[in-house]
Amino acid sequence: MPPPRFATPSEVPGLAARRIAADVIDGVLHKHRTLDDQLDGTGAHPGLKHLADRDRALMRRLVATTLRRLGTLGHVLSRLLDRGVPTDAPRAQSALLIGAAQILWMDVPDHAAVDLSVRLVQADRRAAKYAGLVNAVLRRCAREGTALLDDAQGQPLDIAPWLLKRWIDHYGEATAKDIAAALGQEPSLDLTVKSDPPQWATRLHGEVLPTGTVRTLLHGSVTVLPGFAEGQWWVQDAAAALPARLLGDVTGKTIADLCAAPGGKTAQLAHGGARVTAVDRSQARMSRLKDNMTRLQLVAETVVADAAEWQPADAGGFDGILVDAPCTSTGTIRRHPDVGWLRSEADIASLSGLQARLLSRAAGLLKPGGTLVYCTCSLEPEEGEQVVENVLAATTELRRIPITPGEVAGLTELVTPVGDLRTLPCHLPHQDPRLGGLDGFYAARLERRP
Ligand SMILES: C[S@@+](CC[C@H](N)C(=O)[O-])C[C@H]1O[C@@H](n2cnc3c(N)ncnc32)[C@H](O)[C@@H]1O
Repeated sequence: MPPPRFATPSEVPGLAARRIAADVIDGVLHKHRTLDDQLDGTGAHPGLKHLADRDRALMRRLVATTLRRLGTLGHVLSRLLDRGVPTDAPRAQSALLIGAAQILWMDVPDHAAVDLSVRLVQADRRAAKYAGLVNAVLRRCAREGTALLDDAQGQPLDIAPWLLKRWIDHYGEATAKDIAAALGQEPSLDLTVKSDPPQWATRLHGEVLPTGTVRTLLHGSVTVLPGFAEGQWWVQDAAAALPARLLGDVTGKTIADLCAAPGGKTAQLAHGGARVTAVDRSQARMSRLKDNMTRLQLVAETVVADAAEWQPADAGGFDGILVDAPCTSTGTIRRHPDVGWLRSEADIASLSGLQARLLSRAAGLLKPGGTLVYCTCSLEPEEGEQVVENVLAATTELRRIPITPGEVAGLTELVTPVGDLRTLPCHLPHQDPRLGGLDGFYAARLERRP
């Protein structure tokens, strides 16, 4: 039997993590594959299962740091390469990127970063001829990189230009720059806890945010942290925890959670005492929702269906509905740094059509007097404010119930003049920037007229 290709016992320590990181970066940059697709589920990189937890965490940081700083890395490397990044060997490009990312931002000795990148190109048929170049460029990066970074200081190079332009147009130049700066930060680990946030903050070396989320800087596998196996908390960005709460006290109410998987909001609603029906189109993602609910010892009915067509058995209507619509996810770039490089303007138009259909369908499933919360994790108004305005303009059956700052821990900056929720990555600043920020979310609360 041939030896496995990944992490052979005699391999140089840390090389397998770099090789997989380079494969994943090639996947994003050249095959248009998302990180979620390459790191989880059936499409996951086959080498991942051979990596020890520590190496898996290192691989994730390599990938995330490289993609989060891709524009700056391009700027630095362009200054160090007379003829640009080689275009005939993707592995030369990814080896240069992860080598420079380690030198500039990670706690890896420069000589190790250079050596491992050189080994990566030597092992690749097409890239091997660039071993000398990679060696020379990364050594120069170690010597001159800090000065080159100073050069790029203050320029929002790490946001795809089409997105930055949109944010400047919509939020203004200053806020767009603040968003870009916040997205450059490695995100904290945010947890929604079932009870006693201060106790969990202490145990997990974190703090309790004004909204009740426990925020910590712990890294690595969450499965080994206290409380995970006991189902005492789940991972959920502090902004993502807000929309479900806008349904108010859900005790004993029937709530449909449309587009529910992997179930962060389903868990909140079930924990709040609702009788939840969770609907999602993806069988694989619904399996994750079920696993999560089992771990959390919470109960929800699950339905795999297209929520834009779904017809529940009971036609009486729901007391409440949450629509967490699929979107471009541009508000989550801190956590999904591939998004800005993979998405395009065309995605916004096609998703906003689906979002409108989902919202209209949801409105028809609501009891008179029932409450509907529509949300997306996009910063693009076409996927948030405009979807809701269009639906409100098209029907007299729905009306907006404005959200008050008191419902979001008194954070007035999160509430728009018409009473919708709009969180930005630069919100909730902290003196330690690693503990600040929120995912960008939009939510509106509507009522079906009694
Ligand atoms: C933003 S994610 C939902 C996150 C989830 N609400 C949570 O809090 O964990 C969007 C989900 O919508 C699902 N989806 C996309 N189109 C759908 C459709 N037409 N009907 C039902 N679910 C859909 C996707 O499979 C994905 O799981």
